[in-house]
Amino acid sequence: MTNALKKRKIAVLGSRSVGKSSLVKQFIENHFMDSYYPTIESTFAKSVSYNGVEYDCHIIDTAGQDEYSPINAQYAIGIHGYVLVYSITSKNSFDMIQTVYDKIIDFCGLTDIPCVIVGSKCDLSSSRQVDMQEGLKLANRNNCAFVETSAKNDINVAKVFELCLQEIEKRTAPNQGDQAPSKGCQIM
Ligand SMILES: Nc1nc2c(ncn2[C@@H]2O[C@H](COP(=O)(O)OP(=O)(O)OP(=O)(O)O)[C@@H](O)[C@H]2O)c(=O)[nH]1
Repeated sequence: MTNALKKRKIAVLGSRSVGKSSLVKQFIENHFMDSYYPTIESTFAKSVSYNGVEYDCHIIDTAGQDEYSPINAQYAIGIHGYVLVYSITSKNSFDMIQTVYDKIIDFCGLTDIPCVIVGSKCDLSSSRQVDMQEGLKLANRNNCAFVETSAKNDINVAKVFELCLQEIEKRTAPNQGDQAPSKGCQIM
């Protein structure tokens, strides 16, 4: 397998201020900031070892979505996997996950996408609005992986991206090889 085939593009989506950038920054740079700067869009690269294989991961940190945000082709075409983030302190951000998921599915013309649903800010459990069971149920319903994280306390941050690679590899290996499906958005 050539290096080019091990490149994996992962898009991180979700409502505004749920902690997408903080999650990505903690993963890439190992630090956390309390201040908030809205993201327009940034891409980060990191080599990740999963199951004995080195993957060249390109992580796209996107601007916060609301129910009216269209799914940009950039977040659909050529993307291998998705990280959909809500905050456990915001029921609204949780409700947005199904909306964003359905928009991606619609845009890609697929019935299933490699995806991890993330309940962020789990250090703020005293302000919790979404039970872990609700998150798990949503993930199971959509055939996604699920994890709760804290970028602040570095809880389960690396796990998010391992789970995403797992979801991607589950759908590409072994009999399908590393080829893009004839229909849909996974362009290698
Ligand atoms: N307590 C706590 N606060 C967090 C955590 N993650 C992010 N925050 C805070 O939440 C706020 C928003 O975080 P960002 O990472 O900028 O959120 P975002 O989803 O990238 O925001 P947009 O760019 O607007 O989409 C910041 O003040 C962060 O410090 C966390 O795990 N725990």
